[in-house]
Amino acid sequence: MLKIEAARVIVSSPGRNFVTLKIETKDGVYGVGDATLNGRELAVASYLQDHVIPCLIGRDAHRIEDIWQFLYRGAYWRRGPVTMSAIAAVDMALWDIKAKVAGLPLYQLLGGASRDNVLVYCHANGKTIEDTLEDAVKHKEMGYKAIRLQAGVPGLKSTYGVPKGKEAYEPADADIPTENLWSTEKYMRSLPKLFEEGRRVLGDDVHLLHDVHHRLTPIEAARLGKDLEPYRLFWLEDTVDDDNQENFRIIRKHTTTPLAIGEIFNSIWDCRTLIQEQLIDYIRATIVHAGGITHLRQIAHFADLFNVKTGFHGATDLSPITMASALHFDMAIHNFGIQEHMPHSEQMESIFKVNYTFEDGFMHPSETPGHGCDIDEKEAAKYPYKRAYLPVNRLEQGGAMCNW
Ligand SMILES: O=C(O)C(=O)C[C@H](O)[C@H](O)CO
Ligand SMILES: [Mg+2]
Repeated sequence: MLKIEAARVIVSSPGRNFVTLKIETKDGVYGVGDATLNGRELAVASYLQDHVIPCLIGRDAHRIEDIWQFLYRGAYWRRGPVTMSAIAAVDMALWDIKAKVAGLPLYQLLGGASRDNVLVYCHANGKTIEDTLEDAVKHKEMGYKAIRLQAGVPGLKSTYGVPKGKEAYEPADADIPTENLWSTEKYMRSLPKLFEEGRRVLGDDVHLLHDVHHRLTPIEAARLGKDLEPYRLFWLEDTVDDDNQENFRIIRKHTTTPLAIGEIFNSIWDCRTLIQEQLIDYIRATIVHAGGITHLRQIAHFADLFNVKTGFHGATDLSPITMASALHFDMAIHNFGIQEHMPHSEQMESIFKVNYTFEDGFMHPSETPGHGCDIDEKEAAKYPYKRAYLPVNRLEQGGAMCNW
């Protein structure tokens, strides 16, 4: 028995908010897990502090599955981003502890390496097609083999994925949500031009991706997928609302553009139909928001049966602890597809010490025991929590709320 002696929540804001759980055992071995839910951070911090930690003290840290089931079934109220992020943080920390005790990098405990390294995609953004492709060329020269292209839409002041200033893309940017205006027509007209130019400038040997951020109706998504077919995208992400999985039956009938979705999923039940009916090609559910390694493993294994690959979310609002854990997971599972990579800032990495590496378009997790990411609590204390929201969107014509 490896008794859990203490656990605490650390909230820190080195440029953006992160919530971290640290679990300490009687033997002095500790583990850390990410519990960050962008824009709703303190809800998860309280869920952990007030409702989970009291139940953890005295339990055997080795009983990962049992603790997962205890927190999931035992709460009576299941699923949802707050609950599943809290469970994920516990799960990540416990896997970290188990791997440290075993003296092995985490991927060894997950079955060992299924590949040599992890293919990642980066972000190229710009206000115009020209700016975006200039950024993409820079990333290609850095060695990236897969690039997500997001450009401003002519006639719209701002849009998802495009930085406002010179800083890197930063979505949670205001004390009260900023309001943007959206026009599907303008977007649908401009996007194929970005990819036509993208293929011309970047050539055929680079994978191209795009994120629609849930803004279309199924039939609009079907048409966009068709319009983009000549440019052979690696994937088209989050075309429509994820609430209704059946939306995808319509899209799938009309286009062969590969589809990815799932960064806001919390459970296998959010994607069961999508996977089982082979309505998608990539599942993007992540360790931090989908119940940790224990639950995501179930999703990945289920997806493997239906030829659906993984493509985990990896934006910077997921802490380096999630990134480290995801890289171990990506190394081990058979049906890995691609991993999103948005590098964290130096300031963030002064708090979260990482050991993973990037080289020539691929990443590799660390070989140190555990998941290989630690938190410097003294540094973390220097950056107090600062409320920050994601923007919201309204339709340009009529002003009704729509998805951001
Ligand atoms: O990285 C992506 O694909 C995203 O869509 C980023 C999200 O907007 C972001 O993580 C929201 O918190
Ligand atoms: Mg996305």
